[in-house]
Amino acid sequence: MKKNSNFLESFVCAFKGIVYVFKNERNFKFHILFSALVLLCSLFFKLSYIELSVILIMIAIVLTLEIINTIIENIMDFLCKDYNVNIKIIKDMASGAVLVSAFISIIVGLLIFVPKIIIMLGD
Ligand SMILES: Nc1ncnc2c1ncn2[C@@H]1O[C@H](COP(=O)(O)OP(=O)(O)OP(=O)(O)O)[C@@H](O)[C@H]1O
Repeated sequence: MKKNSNFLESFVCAFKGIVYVFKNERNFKFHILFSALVLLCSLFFKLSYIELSVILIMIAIVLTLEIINTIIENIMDFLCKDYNVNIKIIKDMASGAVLVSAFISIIVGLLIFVPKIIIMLGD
């Protein structure tokens, strides 16, 4: 078995893993695009360090879960290419984890941005 010989090699392999998810998972592209938009809005509304930190944590959770979801899908496809009820429920649960984090992120985003939008419109 090949092992990474140094930190740089580990970093390059990890980065290739992220690029693989980006190229192969439509939802990951969407999450990246949406995250970039949210970060632009964060700059526009001059969020506090605490608010920005909360946004960054939510982005990290959603992107990480999307990567883990892709890992689980790939392992399942590697184990069995045919239709299988157990694989269906495993893949559905992995997607469900992404959905939960995305849904909570939207609520967090609304809690942070809506009051600022209301103040801006009131000025
Ligand atoms: N081998 C299988 N057996 C049974 N159901 C499957 C199988 N492969 C996929 N499915 C079903 O199809 C759905 C989509 O699976 P797929 O591997 O195509 O992921 P995807 O299209 O990238 O989905 P996601 O949007 O969750 O990332 C799964 O959630 C599951 O319900």
